[in-house]
Amino acid sequence: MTPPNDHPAIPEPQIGVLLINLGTPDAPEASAVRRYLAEFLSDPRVVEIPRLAWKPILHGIILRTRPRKSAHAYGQVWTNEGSPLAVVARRQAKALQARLGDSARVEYAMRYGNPGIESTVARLRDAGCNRILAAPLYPQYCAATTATANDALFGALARMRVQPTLRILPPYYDDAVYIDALAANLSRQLAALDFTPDRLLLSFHGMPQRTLELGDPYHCHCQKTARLVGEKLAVPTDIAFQSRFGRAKWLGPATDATLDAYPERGIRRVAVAAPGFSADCLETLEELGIRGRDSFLAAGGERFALLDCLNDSAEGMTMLEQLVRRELAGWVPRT
Ligand SMILES: C=CC1=C(C)c2cc3[nH]c(cc4nc(cc5[nH]c(cc1n2)c(C)c5CCC(=O)O)C(CCC(=O)O)=C4C)c(C)c3C=C
Ligand SMILES: [Fe+2]
Ligand SMILES: [Fe+2]
Repeated sequence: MTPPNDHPAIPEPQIGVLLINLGTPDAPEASAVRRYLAEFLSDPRVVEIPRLAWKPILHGIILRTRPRKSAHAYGQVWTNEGSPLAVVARRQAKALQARLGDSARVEYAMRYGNPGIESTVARLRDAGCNRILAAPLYPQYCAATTATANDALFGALARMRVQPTLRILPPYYDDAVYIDALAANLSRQLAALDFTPDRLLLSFHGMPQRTLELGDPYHCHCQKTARLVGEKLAVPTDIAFQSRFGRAKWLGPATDATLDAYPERGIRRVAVAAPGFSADCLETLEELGIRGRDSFLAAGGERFALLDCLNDSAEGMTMLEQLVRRELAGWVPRT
């Protein structure tokens, strides 16, 4: 059978770049935080406890108590433009769009909360993007972050008749482009301090020890990032893991215990950086910058500085542009 004359023309390749981050509440209020935490903590990739055991704990205890506490913490770091994570995500997308020009359309989406992955992919598709490069902005692979972002993306495509072609940016924990960006960015921030730190603590988000035993490469990825960046810095570095949640054993050493023990070991001037976070957020600004600082100083520390994440810094954006351009190289228009 011959196709009808009005058969649609096969479209030219058009590229969309989708930056994906974790997500954050819409407001620093208990109701918005509860909505966000309910979605986040219901994800079986994040809490790997059988649903039958976890649901009563989540709904009966955690979602009754934590939203108010977390809302207070969010309130301490909230900006006029919104949650720091959302503000940085918007800036990163805008800056990357400016760098890529007409060669691709850049959007960002959040795994939990807004803007969601499904609606953002639909927006790219409606704008004519039939090829999408997804970039989960987690340098170190973790099932609780990278895999679940990809699950949500694949789920969105599973509900489409005409799917875009997909490409995923791999984890970049040991990529020279990332290590060099971190080293340059941290060196610049260290040089601008009004004191010389005895130690730079590289703090990564933690996860349960059990996930490491189950084969998640996250711990090893963090160790390698820390070693590679440490080799390029003038200040001696340590690694630690933060943000422990629940009663299970998490990866160690813990950031809070490490900071508290420093002064009695003679380490009284510290700088802290969080190289696993592509954007400053509650975990860096409040947990490290407020609580970490307070307890380090209370334990006898003298000077404390929290260094910025790569965010939309020149080093961070050059890194993102290079990582993305490398992936897009196979997608340049046919001549
Ligand atoms: C329940 C267990 C959690 C695991 C496992 C986990 C892994 C994980 N998280 C990040 C990055 C971020 N987490 C953030 C906040 C946050 N994380 C958890 C719990 C787990 N994270 C909770 C309950 C929260 C919410 C805040 C709170 O109530 O304390 C954030 C910041 C979000 C923001 O709005 O600013 C980021 C980013 C990684 C990289 C990771 C795996 C290693
Ligand atoms: Fe987390
Ligand atoms: Fe390891």
